[in-house]
Amino acid sequence: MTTDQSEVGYTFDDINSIAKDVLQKTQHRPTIGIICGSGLGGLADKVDQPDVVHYHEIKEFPVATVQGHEGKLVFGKLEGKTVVLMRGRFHYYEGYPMWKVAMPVRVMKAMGISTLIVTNAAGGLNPEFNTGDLMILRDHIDLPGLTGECVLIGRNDERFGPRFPATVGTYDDQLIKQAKAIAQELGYGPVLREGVYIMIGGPTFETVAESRLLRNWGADAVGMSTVPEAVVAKHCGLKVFGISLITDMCSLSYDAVNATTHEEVLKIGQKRAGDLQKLVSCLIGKIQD
Ligand SMILES: O=P(O)(O)O[C@@H]1C[C@H](O)[C@@H](CO)O1
Ligand code: HPA
Repeated sequence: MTTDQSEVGYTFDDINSIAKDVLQKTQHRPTIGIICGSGLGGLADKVDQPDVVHYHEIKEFPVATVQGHEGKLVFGKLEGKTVVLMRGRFHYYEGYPMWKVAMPVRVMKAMGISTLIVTNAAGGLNPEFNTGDLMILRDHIDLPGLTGECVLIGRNDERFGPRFPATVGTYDDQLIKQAKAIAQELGYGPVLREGVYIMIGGPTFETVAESRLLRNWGADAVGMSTVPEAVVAKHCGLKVFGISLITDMCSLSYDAVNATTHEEVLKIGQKRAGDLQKLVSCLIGKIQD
């Protein structure tokens, strides 16, 4: 582990050693990784033959501090595929540096995954959206990255990926197409959306003026996660699929102010998580290893 700012992060050897240690605690060898958003960890309960590894059992793993994020890895079978779920993710606003927020993605890659599915709770900015909608991520805006907090800042080890990675095509076209078809089959057409997710640092929710700004920048939904994980995943060659549960609508007008709370986010999560889980499970069933 290094402390010099020019070399921040875990080395390639650190990551491989963490992955090796974790794999000793499970019989499973996952090919698909899933990061569960706030209140969306229930998918882990659907896993067959589960092996649970708590984050505190893993050396160098951060601690999940946010309500709705339990802090454990769940290995097992879903729809016949071997998966690892992160039931609890790390957020920048918890005080972790970006590279630490996304470090589990590199660990999952070192454990053998080739596809990463990321879910999150997000606020709707597109006025055509409704609370409870499911939005497939077509693209993202890395607001922290644009302002100098890109997750890949620091010395680059080419064994992880290139120094200047392309981010076009981060979200896999084929997975998007498959997810849309599944959503139609499941009858989710009326609540299914596709759009652009923007990450803010948090933990404050947006002001009305900020929501207007983010909307004008082309974002359909706003959240406080996902982007560093997706950037690191693309950097190391993983296929990525992202989906947001719209848990609240951001206020674009001072006449109709909705003061979002985390409790509200979790409540909508509880109500709608089942549909999101069903969609993600069916998608997992279609992924070619
Ligand atoms: O982990 P996610 O992105 O689902 O969590 C969202 C963003 C904040 O962490 C929290 C706000 O309620 O939910
Ligand atoms: O409105 C929101 N803003 C940012 N993050 C969020 N996560 C859930 N809802 C929101």
